[in-house]
Amino acid sequence: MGDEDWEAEIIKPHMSSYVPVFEKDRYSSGANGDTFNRTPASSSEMDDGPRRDHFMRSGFASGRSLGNRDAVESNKRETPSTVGGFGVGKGFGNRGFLNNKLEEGDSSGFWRESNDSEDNPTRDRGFSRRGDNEFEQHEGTQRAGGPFGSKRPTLSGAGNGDTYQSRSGSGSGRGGYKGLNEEVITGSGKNSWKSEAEGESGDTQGPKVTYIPPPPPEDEDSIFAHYQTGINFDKYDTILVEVSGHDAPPAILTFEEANLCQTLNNNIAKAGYTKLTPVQKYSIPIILAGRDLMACAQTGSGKTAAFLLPILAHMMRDGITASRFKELQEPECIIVAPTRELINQIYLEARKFSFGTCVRAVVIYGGTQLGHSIRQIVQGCNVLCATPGRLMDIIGKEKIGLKQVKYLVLDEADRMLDMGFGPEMKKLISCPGMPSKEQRQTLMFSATFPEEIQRLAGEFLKSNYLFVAVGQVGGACRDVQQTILQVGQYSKREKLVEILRNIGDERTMVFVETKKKADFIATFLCQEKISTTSIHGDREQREREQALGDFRCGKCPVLVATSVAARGLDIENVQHVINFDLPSAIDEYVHRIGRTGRCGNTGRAVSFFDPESDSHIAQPLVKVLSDAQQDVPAWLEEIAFSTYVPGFSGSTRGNVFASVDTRKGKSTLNTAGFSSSQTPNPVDDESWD
Ligand SMILES: Nc1ncnc2c1ncn2[C@@H]1O[C@H](COP(=O)(O)OP(=O)(O)OP(=O)(O)O)[C@@H](O)[C@H]1O
Repeated sequence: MGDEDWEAEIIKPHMSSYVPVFEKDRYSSGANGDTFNRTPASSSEMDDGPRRDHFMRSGFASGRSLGNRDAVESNKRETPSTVGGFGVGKGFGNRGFLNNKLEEGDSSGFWRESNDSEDNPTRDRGFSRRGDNEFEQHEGTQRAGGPFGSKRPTLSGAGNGDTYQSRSGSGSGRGGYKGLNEEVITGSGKNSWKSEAEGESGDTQGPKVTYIPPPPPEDEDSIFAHYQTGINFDKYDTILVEVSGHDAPPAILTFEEANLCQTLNNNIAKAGYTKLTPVQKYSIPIILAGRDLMACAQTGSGKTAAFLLPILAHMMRDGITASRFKELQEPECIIVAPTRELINQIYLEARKFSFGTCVRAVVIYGGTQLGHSIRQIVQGCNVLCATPGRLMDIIGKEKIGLKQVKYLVLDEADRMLDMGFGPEMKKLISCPGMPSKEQRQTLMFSATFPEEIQRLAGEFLKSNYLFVAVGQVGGACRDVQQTILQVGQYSKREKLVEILRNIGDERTMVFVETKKKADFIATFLCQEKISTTSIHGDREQREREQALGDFRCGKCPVLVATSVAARGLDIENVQHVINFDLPSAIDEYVHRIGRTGRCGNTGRAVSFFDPESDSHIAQPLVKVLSDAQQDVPAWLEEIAFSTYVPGFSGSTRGNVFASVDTRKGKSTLNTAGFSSSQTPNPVDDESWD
């Protein structure tokens, strides 16, 4: 069902409506925040026919666990129509909604067609204004409710990128708040980098984002806290590594060979690193030699340190001066990543490795108060870790100058260059002051690098860049035991509960395809007395961080997530990943299951394959499974065979991996075990605009 269909359907009379419980704080009123409010626009959606019967009609049982701040903030955004109430509950991500009642009926849980997917590049990612510019939305602007009365207002970028729109009613203004992995979402490209940011600063409407993330702990023990490498860590040494490009420096075998300064070596030791991972062995000398790099290595194999350590080493070698308070900061290094949580994690790694040096790392990301980001920056900034949207805003506000940038890092680079973030990245490298690719060092890292993305990357990298492939490009981590179960959509919930009950308290991430479904499944699991929280792009940043915190510390051993949590997150002891829904693209699958089995530890991934909706992924799935030496169910092979397209070159992102550096001219395309050859096309510049 298309987006428009969805909008049309939800305004049918008598439609039942599930409103995520944790949305309450944005819509409640009254001193204790006990009342759930929403706009008239959404109050008529009471019955959407049999497929949505499972949604709650009102029934928000609890509001008690919301903190005062939630209530205060929500009061600012009061809307007129009260349609439900909150009672008392506990257990939903520590936010107190366990007693919500899900109506029984259709046991499926969800409809596949719901297009609030966070992984829909053409709709969700491509052309909407990102939500991380909320700081400019005017406080108190009435929310238009949206189809579920719980949607954020969106900033549409289709026009000038600055228009405030709600999601209610007509279906206009869809797409927006956040895309696949959050931050982005660019405008149509009509605005210049600067005017766009300026426009946001003054012209948009909507509630102001006031969230200031708590500062991370400052004590040394916390800074260097780490988990143990697993039993398979040493097996990394057996993975084949291929380096392509001219004059690659030889790999190093030990940290000592890297010849880093003493402070860095001390920090490496305190972090518990004694041995290099393969991607580190190859990338560190390449970066130290000043070369541009595209590196592809399996999830959880230490890519972050692979770029941070040599960059910091260079900074130290160059005798970087301590960054002081200044209105305009000029960082030497900019690191971008697609999600807020991931960039925060990278920042913590940067802070760890630069401990005791004069290098100051700063993190800025959307969903937090802009003033807070600015305050962090003006205090001094050598290494700026940022999500793309917030970065462009800050540049637009002239708090960051780019002249001194020597290192530009794109983590999850394939994601950063695809149609969601690519235009933003292109704007970044064309910003006034940004050194040309000849003058800066550009580094790209990911576990997956679809061929077309590799070609796009050429625009960012010097022509003599080196390509490091550790194992199979785009391959899944072999330390993850993968199981594919054929489960129809109507049986998924039951199966999920069965599996989670067997798992017990072991930390588990459950991936679903849509934000609404994340809410729904999380609430359902809480009802089943399985302590669960959720993370997705419609949750407030504070809620997202709380959810992640609750999951990390084990308070909620189950985290239901959309693809926003698929990439990069390094959480100790995640033993299971369950794909309640398979993603539409195989690279997303690889990243999702990579949340377990990290750093030599073992993990398990179970995926529900619904032949009705997942056949398109059968081919690449068979390929990923067999490459990782996993059992491939006969039924899956049959589906893959029956859907096999000879010579399919993969017009859909993620259906194809390039197994090698695409500059080799003839690249092997892996389409679910069926290979074909194709000469790379030239980069199509138009596709960026
Ligand atoms: N040489 C090392 N020795 C011990 N632990 C390491 C080493 N390198 C990295 N680690 C740890 O391994 C974990 C995974 O590293 P990291 O998050 O950088 O993986 P990644 O390759 O970026 O994964 P992803 O593809 O999911 O983003 C982290 O906890 C990190 O601290």
